[in-house]
Amino acid sequence: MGTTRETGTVDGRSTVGHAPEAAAARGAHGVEGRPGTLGVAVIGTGRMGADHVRRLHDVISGARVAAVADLDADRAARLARDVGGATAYTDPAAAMDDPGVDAVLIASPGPAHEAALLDAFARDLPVLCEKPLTPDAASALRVLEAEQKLGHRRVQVGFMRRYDAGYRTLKSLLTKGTHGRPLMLHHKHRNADTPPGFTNAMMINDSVVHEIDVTRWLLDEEITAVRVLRPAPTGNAPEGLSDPQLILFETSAGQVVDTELFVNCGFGYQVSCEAVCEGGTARIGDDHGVFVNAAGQWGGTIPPGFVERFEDAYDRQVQHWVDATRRGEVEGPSCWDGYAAAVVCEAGVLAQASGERVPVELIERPDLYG
Ligand SMILES: NC(=O)c1ccc[n+]([C@@H]2O[C@H](COP(=O)([O-])OP(=O)(O)OC[C@H]3O[C@@H](n4cnc5c(N)ncnc54)[C@H](O)[C@@H]3O)[C@@H](O)[C@H]2O)c1
Ligand SMILES: O[C@H]1[C@H](O)[C@@H](O)[C@H](O)[C@@H](O)[C@H]1O
Repeated sequence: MGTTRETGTVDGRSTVGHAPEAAAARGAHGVEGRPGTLGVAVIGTGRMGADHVRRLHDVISGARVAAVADLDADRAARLARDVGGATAYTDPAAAMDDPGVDAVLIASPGPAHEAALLDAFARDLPVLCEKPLTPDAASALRVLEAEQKLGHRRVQVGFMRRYDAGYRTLKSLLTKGTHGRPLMLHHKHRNADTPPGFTNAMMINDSVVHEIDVTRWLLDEEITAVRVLRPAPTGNAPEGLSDPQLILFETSAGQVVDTELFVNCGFGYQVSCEAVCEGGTARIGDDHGVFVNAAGQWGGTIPPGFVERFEDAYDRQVQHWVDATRRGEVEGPSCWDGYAAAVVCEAGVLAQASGERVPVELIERPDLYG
């Protein structure tokens, strides 16, 4: 894997080696039999992509950033220079064809994920794809079908809350049935503010998609219907954004789940979840950081954003992906989880507009995701 490459250059070429045979020739099928570190191409170098590049470079063992790609050539080149040893591209497919690349981390915006996933499938490269898998049900289904055509799983979806210590403890309590059968979940999801261009559809596709995934994972049930209530918006939200919202899910086991989504709360980043069970309740997410008692003061701190709140979860998620990939395996949230979340999101966007209860209909779960 120790290929000599120019550092910090931008290369938008469609280079040779696009075909799966090229990947096979360089041994990239799950990197079985390939010693050394995993060479990763990071696609999209904005907020999340840059954070993953730093993580791969400074925190994760067994991997290195071999290539970065961004439509913004300067941004990609700067980041490649910062980490050293990585080549910058403007074309994601060209980055995947970089001879040092064994695997792909997709951190471009949701609407760009389908194209990047299909490019990675064409090269049979393992992928960690940031949530959402794709922003709508039809494109998620196309990705699901394309992965099935490969005949093996290639994708771990970046539903990182599954790697958060609090959520893992809650999952373990629910799986063991420590407090009896779960009846309801109460989620809170508050962001200080939203980036420019954040839409009502993104309230569901970009934000609530996390609650959709952890609900399915914690309860081990599918979501069967969605309703959305929209209180009078905060004056802090951009014009036209319906913020906050209350989203209600029903599950296949008859549980009811509510999410308070408030993405311009102004004061910081808060994500919590309370499970109400037959014999007790359990809540996580209230105590991030230091708890201080001092003169005239009692209480904890609120993290500014997701990078701080979920830092450990992102680290564990990426390390898990790297470790599994180096063993030639694919684990973690699958394309099926990404597809199911996309279908619920689509129902959520419809429910948001209509104010009606919208049923969720999934295809039958394919054997590959048994
Ligand atoms: N798991 C989490 O908590 C979390 C947090 C934030 C973002 N995300 C996800 O990460 C992804 C990126 O979000 P972000 O906040 O970093 O966005 P961003 O807008 O900050 O960055 C996106 C970057 O991708 C680049 N880009 C756009 N289209 C591209 C394409 N076709 N090919 C290559 N690059 C392209 C843009 O130039 C930009 O630099 C999204 O899927 C988002 O939902 C996840
Ligand atoms: O893209 C971000 C990210 O996924 C965060 O984890 C979530 O809290 C935000 O609401 C969302 O906009």
